[in-house]
Amino acid sequence: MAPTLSTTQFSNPAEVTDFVVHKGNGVKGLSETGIKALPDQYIQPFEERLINKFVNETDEAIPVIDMSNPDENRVAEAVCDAAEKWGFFQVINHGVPLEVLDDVKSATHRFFNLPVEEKCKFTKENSLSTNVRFGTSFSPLAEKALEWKDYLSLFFVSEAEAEQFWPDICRNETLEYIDKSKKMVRKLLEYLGKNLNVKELDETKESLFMGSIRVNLNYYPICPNPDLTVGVGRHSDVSSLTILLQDQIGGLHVRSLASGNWVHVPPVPGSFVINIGDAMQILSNGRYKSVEHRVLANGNNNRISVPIFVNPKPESVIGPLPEVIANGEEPIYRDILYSDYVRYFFRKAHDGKKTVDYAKI
Ligand SMILES: O=C(O)CCC(=O)C(=O)O
Ligand SMILES: [Fe+2]
Repeated sequence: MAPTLSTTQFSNPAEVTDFVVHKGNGVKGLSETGIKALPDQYIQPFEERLINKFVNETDEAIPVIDMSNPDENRVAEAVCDAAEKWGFFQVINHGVPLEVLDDVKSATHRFFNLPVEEKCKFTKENSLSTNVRFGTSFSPLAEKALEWKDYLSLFFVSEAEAEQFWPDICRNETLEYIDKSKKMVRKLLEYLGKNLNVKELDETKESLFMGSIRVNLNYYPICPNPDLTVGVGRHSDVSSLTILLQDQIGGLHVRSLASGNWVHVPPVPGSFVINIGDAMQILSNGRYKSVEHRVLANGNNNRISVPIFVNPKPESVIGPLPEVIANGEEPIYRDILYSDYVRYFFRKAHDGKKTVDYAKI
C-alpha cells in the first residue's frame, strides 16, 4: 500500500505547513524527514503538472551561443534572434571564470545545509533587512497549491549593506558572482539594445536595463511524488534579463513560441541560461519575448540554481522605448512604474504570462 501522511510524523496537512512554512524547515527539511507521500497542499491541478509524456516529444532546443566567437556581429545577431524567437538561450565561453560559478554553487549548498535556526534568521519575520529573505514555495499565502522549492533571495543595494545583512556563509561568493557576471550582462544588453536602435547604454538606459540586481539561491530537494507537483510553476520573469546558473541535474522547461511544446533546457557545464524578462518585453514593445518556463520536481536528486535577475530600478517608469516607437510602431504597453509591476507579480500565485497583460494598453 502506498504510504500516506499518517505513516509519518505529521497527522494532518496543517502540521506540514507549520513545519515547512512557519517553522522554517522548508521542503528541504520535509524531504529529509523521509516523507514518502506528497502532502496534499503540494498537489498541483492536473493541467499544471509537467508529466513526462508531454515533454521531450520534440527535437526543438533552445540555442547555445558561443560568446568567444571573434566575429562579434555574429554573436550579437544570434543573441537578438534567440531573444525574438525563443526568449531563451544558453551562452558558453562567456568570460565569467568557472571557479566563480563553482564557488557560488558550493556556497548555495552550504547555506541550505545550515541548521534551521541559522536559516530562520533570514525569514521575512526575522530578517534584519527587507532585502534578504529565506523562504519556501513562491507565495505560500497566495497559492492554492505550493511549489517544491526553498530559496534565499538577496536584493543588492551595496557591498556595505551586503556585509551587514547577507548570510556570512554565502556572501562573498554571491557578491563575486554578481561582480564577475556584470561584463557579460552589459555585453548582452548592448547587443539587444543596438538591435532596438539604442546606440549606447547611457545612464538612462542603464537604469532601465540594469538598474537593480536580485540574486536567488534556489534549492529543490528530492520529492516523494515528483509527478504530482512542480519545483516552480509556469511563469515569466519580471526582470529585463535573467542569467541563470544551474547544476547538472536538469528540470527547467521552456515553452516554445513556435510549437507551444515544453522544451527541456539541458544542463551544459560552464554555461549560463539567459532569458528575456517582462521588463525587456515591454521596453522592446513586444519584439523580445519573455517566455513561460517552469521547473520539474525530481524524485532522485536535490537540485540547485542561482539566477541573477537584472532589473530596471524600482523607481523607473517602463514602457516601449522611444527608439522603438520612433519607427511608427504602435505601443502595445503603457508606461508603468516598475515597482508597481513587481508588486503586482508577487501578490498572486504563479500564473503563466498573465502579469505582462497588466501592462497592456
Ligand atoms: O531553477 C530554475 O531553473 C529556474 C528558476 C526560475 O525560473 C526563477 O527563479 O524564476
Ligand atoms: Fe523564472
